[in-house]
Amino acid sequence: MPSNSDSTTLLRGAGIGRGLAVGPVMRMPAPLPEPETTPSTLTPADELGRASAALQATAADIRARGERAGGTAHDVLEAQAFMAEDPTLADDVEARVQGGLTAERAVFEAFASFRDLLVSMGGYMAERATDLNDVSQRVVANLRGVPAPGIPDPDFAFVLVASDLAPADTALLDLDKVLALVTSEGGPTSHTAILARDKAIVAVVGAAGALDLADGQTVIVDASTGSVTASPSADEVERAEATLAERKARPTAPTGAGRLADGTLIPLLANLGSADAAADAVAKGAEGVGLFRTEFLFLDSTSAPTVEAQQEQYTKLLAAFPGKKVVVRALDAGADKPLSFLNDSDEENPALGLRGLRALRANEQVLRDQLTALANAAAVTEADLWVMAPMVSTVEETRYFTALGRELGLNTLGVMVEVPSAALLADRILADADFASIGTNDLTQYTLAADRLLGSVAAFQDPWHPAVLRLVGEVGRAGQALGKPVGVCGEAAADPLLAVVLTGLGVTSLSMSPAALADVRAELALHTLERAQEFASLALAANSAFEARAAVLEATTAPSAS
Ligand SMILES: C=C(OP(=O)(O)O)C(=O)O
Ligand SMILES: [Mg+2]
Repeated sequence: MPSNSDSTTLLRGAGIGRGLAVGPVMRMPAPLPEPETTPSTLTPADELGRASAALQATAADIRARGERAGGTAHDVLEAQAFMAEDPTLADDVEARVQGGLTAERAVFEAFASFRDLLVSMGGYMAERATDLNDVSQRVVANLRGVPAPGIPDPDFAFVLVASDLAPADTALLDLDKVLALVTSEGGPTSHTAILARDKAIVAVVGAAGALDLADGQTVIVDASTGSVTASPSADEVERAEATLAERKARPTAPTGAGRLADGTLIPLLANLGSADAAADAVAKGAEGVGLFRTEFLFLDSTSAPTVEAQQEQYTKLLAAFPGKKVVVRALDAGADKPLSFLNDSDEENPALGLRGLRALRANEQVLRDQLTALANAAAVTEADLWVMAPMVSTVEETRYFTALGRELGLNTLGVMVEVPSAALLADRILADADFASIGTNDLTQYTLAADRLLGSVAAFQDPWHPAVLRLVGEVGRAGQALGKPVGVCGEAAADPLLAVVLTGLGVTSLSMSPAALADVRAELALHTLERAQEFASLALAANSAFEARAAVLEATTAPSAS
């Protein structure tokens, strides 16, 4: 357990990206205490006035932060501002104030009951509960006239340590001051992780024991290994600082086609959730799109989107990539991304339920409309459109999807490999599908039986695990035997060293958050395909994700065995 003493300790979590940082810890201040239940001494009308003013001021403050931050953060904060303005919540606050509570207590209780409701809904909605807690604290701080709990602001650069960060805080981190971020909660697909990746912040999330770190204690945060070394030795600090200096001195990451050192082309593509993000992806060197998550367009829709509405969005996307490959995924509804028009039944285990292609098949008109909209958009644009189905687990599902796509005028049809059964039968699936794209986020979740949204099992959510890599190898081998492309579009592709291993397993393209493209491109250029295959063998021979990563890291500094 870390302490203020000089003994070195090591914490492990999920690293986001590949960054490295050394610096003193500063912890997020403790949350505000719960407001008293003592009855108000003011009139209900006065308390209500205070509550309304505080809710409005908080919404305005969050919105202003979002505008300053821009990008993904802007959307996240806009959603938080709406929470503070929610009329149902305001009604609940009013009812509680009328019952004699103070504005502080009424706000606290109303938000808590809203949060419990979201948690009971599970999945994506439950993930928003943290955001609600943050808004509640900000409103109560406003009522008390104290600063909103937030990022410490010392006059030196520091490593920020927190249980988790609210999006409002992550979005506005001062990147000159915050050297790195370490959280004890949250997995690699939490909001904090998504925003950290977007802003290229050095981060390790879900590091148990992080809250025992002390203010001022020196730590080395290494996202590439998911490790936080507390009270490191002078030698360790020196080594980390030398690595940092060497990275800084490196010429800026090369652009152009992604390729290995021997010239083998590995197209580097972008994961996108909206056409608005296309320009940024192109600027960061995306050679096309490897995963367009269409469900992100319709998370708030209560009815299925029309062909026309979809066509407009898809046309906008395809028009941004003339002559380039754009892989669009059919709606992946369910579990962490529920869509009310596709997932209407309560399921005990939604990740194992009617999600992805299964949900589409149960609502075939929705799938037909989507494929029609895509074919129409392709007809009026110059992009090379590929369309794939999510959560395919059988050969029969593959045949169903490709046949329907061809019937509706699409040319290139593939499947996501996210379920072990699909990886194990990749030779038969690829006999029918034109391509496969491996979703390592879900493939890891299903292989290790660990909910990808649950902080307590985040350590299992590691795509370096040899069991996951063996499945990737199955798909790579099948693709090579049949001459069919095999991509990876899960977070694994954004880990530069793992990206090299994936190519050694037969993966032919990589798709990732645009922020990760430069690092992956630079790492690929350092290794030949033969070396990548050696790394893959080492990783496959390991007993754990940790050993696999360590074996490959060590091999990168050793001469080739061949
Ligand atoms: C890319 C994937 O899909 P998503 O993260 O959207 O489930 C995956 O599962 O790896
Ligand atoms: Mg998935």
